[in-house]
Amino acid sequence: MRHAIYQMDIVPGNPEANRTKVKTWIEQTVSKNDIDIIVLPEMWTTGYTLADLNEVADEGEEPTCSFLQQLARENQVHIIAGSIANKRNGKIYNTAIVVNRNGEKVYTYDKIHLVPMLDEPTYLNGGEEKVRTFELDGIKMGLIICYDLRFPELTRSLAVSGAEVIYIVAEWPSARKDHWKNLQLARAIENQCFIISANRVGIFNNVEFCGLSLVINPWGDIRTLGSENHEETIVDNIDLQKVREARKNVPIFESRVPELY
Ligand SMILES: O=C(O)CCC(=O)C(=O)O
Repeated sequence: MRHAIYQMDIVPGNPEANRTKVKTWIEQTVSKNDIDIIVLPEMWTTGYTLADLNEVADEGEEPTCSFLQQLARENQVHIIAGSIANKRNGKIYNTAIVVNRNGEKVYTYDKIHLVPMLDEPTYLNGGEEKVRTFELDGIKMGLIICYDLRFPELTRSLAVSGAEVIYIVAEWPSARKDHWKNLQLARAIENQCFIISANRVGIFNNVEFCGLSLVINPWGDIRTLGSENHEETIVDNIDLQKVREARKNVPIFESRVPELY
């Protein structure tokens, strides 16, 4: 499964400019690299322009979802479309979208854990639905958003439900870049799955975002690591057999005793 991660810098509060950027990048990247799955970062249509979200957020995932569906069909590629600011019934959510190469929306997820350090709870609503997996090409996958990474129960629940790949889409600040890397290593090792992350770069509101997008295998080895602070395309071809090997060598899912903790 050949992935391309867009370690993107985001134009603040300008969805049209960011959609154009993503379209150009996908068209160039897919044709050059024979890609199966594209991965985009968190809130890539607007960035963290929280006070303006009422004006620039999508409504019921539109127009971004239709844009992604067409792009997926035209380029014959699955898109883990990061997340977008998304209005529903007068509330704004941080919503992740996944579309398959036929242009079908296969998954949406509202970020459950909102970040107090970025004032997210003042402007956004947290997701209320129980997390679940989705499938692309018959492989079970999970997706979490940024701060969700700090809650191991969430990732574990996806792995117990069969996820072999877990995506993390993020706007993670440089100030806590060691946490970003180490928490992902822990999530990969403890759940024996691939962790694939897309983090933005650039500076907004005096906050610098660290890039360092990652592909980690189920043994906890870093396969690829994005640069710090630079816009970049990260390409990696993962072998799902590695999940089965890790789970056979150290059978933690058989050893768990969840009723005792
Ligand atoms: O947990 C952190 O340190 C960063 C989280 C974050 O920036 C986010 O969820 O957008």
